[in-house]
Amino acid sequence: MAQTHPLILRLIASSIPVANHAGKIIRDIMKKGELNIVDKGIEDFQTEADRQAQLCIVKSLSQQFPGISIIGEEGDDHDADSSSEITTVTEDSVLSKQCPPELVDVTEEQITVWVDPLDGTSEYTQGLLEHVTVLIGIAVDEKAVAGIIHQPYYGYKEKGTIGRTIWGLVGLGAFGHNPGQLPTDRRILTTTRSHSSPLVQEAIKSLNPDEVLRVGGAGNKVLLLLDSKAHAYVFASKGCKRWDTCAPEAILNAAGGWLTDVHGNLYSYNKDTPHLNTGGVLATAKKEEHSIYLNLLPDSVKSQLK
Ligand SMILES: Nc1ncnc2c1ncn2[C@@H]1O[C@H](COP(=O)(O)O)[C@@H](OP(=O)(O)O)[C@H]1O
Ligand SMILES: [Mg+2]
Ligand SMILES: [Mg+2]
Ligand SMILES: [Mg+2]
Repeated sequence: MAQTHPLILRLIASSIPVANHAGKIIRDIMKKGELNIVDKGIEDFQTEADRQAQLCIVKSLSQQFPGISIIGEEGDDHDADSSSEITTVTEDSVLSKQCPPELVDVTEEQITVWVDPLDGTSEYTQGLLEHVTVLIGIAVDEKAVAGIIHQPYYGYKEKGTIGRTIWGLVGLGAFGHNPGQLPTDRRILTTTRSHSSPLVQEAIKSLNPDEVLRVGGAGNKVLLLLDSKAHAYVFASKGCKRWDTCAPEAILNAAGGWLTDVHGNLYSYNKDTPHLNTGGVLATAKKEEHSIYLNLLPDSVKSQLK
């Protein structure tokens, strides 16, 4: 891959095959049926697939881009000698895109990659496989600018294709999703399936939805926005982390949507930032509709998410 292409495009071009390969690891481990589940906390599990997918992503990207910072959900203290393969293939179609001018001169030192090797682990362990995604988010300084969401089981119930990969770069656009028309006479929200609480419920109720899609994974919920299946993703909880939102936020932003905390503030994604999204998540398919939801959320909800 010629070094003449801007770094941000080269990093995306490498991250797409890496995410796809992580998806294959996730499918292979499920097929074998040896998940080796570790309990990290309340409703917070890690499987062999989370561990092996993260190793593949971190090893592959750090070998090709030694100067970037990479932060993964599963830490970096396990089984460094594992058999996970390194992928150095590139998705060359990305390199032919026009890099937004403000990102042409970005250096490796400015980049933090946030990795969620398997988003929707609860659903994975319960066999709800289409909820699972692989998330690779790319931040430049504080800002989420690019992302890859790979959905390894997309279409698996039909014969033929399995899996899809969506990517986006702020200032360029989003690719691989299925945008359509959202109904204008109904309000469809999406929220957590496995991490609900009275506050999560209060926030949803305050927005007066016609329908609530309770699905697993931050990536999967943002895919519902990108595919025009839901108007907003609302999660009034401190449970999500930066690796859950970096890739989804960047792709959503590239596609004309918006993701913030429940106060309307953008999260910072530089390498020294705390990992917990303590302000919750409020994301909309259309940026211009974000303030409607922000204004409807009551102070009784907002005041509990600082
Ligand atoms: N209360 C909580 N405790 C731990 N993790 C939480 C959480 N609430 C949300 N999360 C994390 O946020 C992501 C999306 O959650 P949800 O599916 O409930 O919307 C999941 O990522 P992982 O599956 O990658 O761990 C989940 O673990
Ligand atoms: Mg997890
Ligand atoms: Mg996650
Ligand atoms: Mg995860």
